[in-house]
Amino acid sequence: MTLSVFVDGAAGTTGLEIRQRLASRKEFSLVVLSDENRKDLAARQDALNASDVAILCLPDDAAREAVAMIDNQTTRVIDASTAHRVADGWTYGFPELIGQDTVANAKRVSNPGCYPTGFLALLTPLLRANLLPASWPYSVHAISGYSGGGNALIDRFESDHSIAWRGYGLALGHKHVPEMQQYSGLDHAPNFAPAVVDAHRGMVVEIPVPVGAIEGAADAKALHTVLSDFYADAPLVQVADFGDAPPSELLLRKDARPWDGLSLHVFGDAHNVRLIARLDNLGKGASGAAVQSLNLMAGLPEQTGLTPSA
Ligand SMILES: NC(=O)C1=CN([C@@H]2O[C@H](COP(=O)(O)OP(=O)(O)OC[C@H]3O[C@@H](n4cnc5c(N)ncnc54)[C@H](OP(=O)(O)O)[C@@H]3O)[C@@H](O)[C@H]2O)C=CC1
Ligand SMILES: CC(=O)N[C@@H](CCC(=O)OP(=O)(O)O)C(=O)O
Repeated sequence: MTLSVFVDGAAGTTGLEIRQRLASRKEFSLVVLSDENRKDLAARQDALNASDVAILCLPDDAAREAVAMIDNQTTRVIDASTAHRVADGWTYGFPELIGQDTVANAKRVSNPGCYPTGFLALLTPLLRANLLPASWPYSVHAISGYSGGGNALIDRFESDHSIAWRGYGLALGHKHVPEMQQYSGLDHAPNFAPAVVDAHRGMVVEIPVPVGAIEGAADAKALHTVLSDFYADAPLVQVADFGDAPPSELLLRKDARPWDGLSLHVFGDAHNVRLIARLDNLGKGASGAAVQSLNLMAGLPEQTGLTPSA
């Protein structure tokens, strides 16, 4: 059976990448509105209610509006925005952490934020295994390609080449902090320091942990072992080897190809640990994750049709 999939916001950065990923998929029939109609409420309402699955690639308010316009019991939703990530009645679309079956059976799925994808992938298994305490005041540093800010930030970086680095979230309270805290189970909100660099796509998320100063915390090798075991059967997550000597550098390349995987790294010893996640903000951080959830909701293997590893 072919599922009809309506992409609301199909002309935006995330929507376009979802369209690319679905264009050759025979299991789905893709529905997008014409440029003329794409913001027309009646046209959107019809398309939303006629689809088996609606993928919302919209600003938060427009995503809430879309959900409110669904007046039938059958349309299922994947929302790429922040609007429903910690909302009651929504399933957090992170199959590796929440469970494949939970996502497969969900009617309302919220796609994880790009930064939380790296943060939660690193920290949640370690907290669940009690190798790190939930009570520690963690901090997280991250950089994103400018496509993470959608069309507005793309236009800004592509018209002003003098910006090499843009730190932001300086008032704290970034919109991703609630989901980071909720799905890791931390006692305190993490101190989140995001920045944008002059690359179109790509993301690095780092959690430095002074394990030697934390009572009950495990050393780097033990953390690595637990992460490797946790993701052993996850087709989209790779845990890099914990070698005798770490590589001299990790690079984010400006010409990186689209990538829907997530690679996790553990460096350090019994005193200090650097937990690092690398991903594509438009891949596992947005459109790739939406397609991963769509696959599961359609009863297909989660990695079907996703772009290959970088
Ligand atoms: N870019 C990324 O890496 C990630 C983005 N997201 C989230 O995905 C969502 C989309 O982001 P992104 O694609 O980057 O943003 P863009 O700004 O690139 O695209 C948003 C699209 O939605 C359209 N739109 C705005 N309001 C309405 C409306 N009322 N009805 C119909 N269409 C509307 C916009 O049209 P117009 O431009 O004409 O206003 C635009 O085409 C956001 O919630 C974002 O936070 C999530 C993870 C990562
Ligand atoms: C570089 C940049 O601006 N990134 C965006 C987050 C992108 C993302 O994940 O957006 P959603 O939370 O809507 O999913 C930001 O920090 O607001």
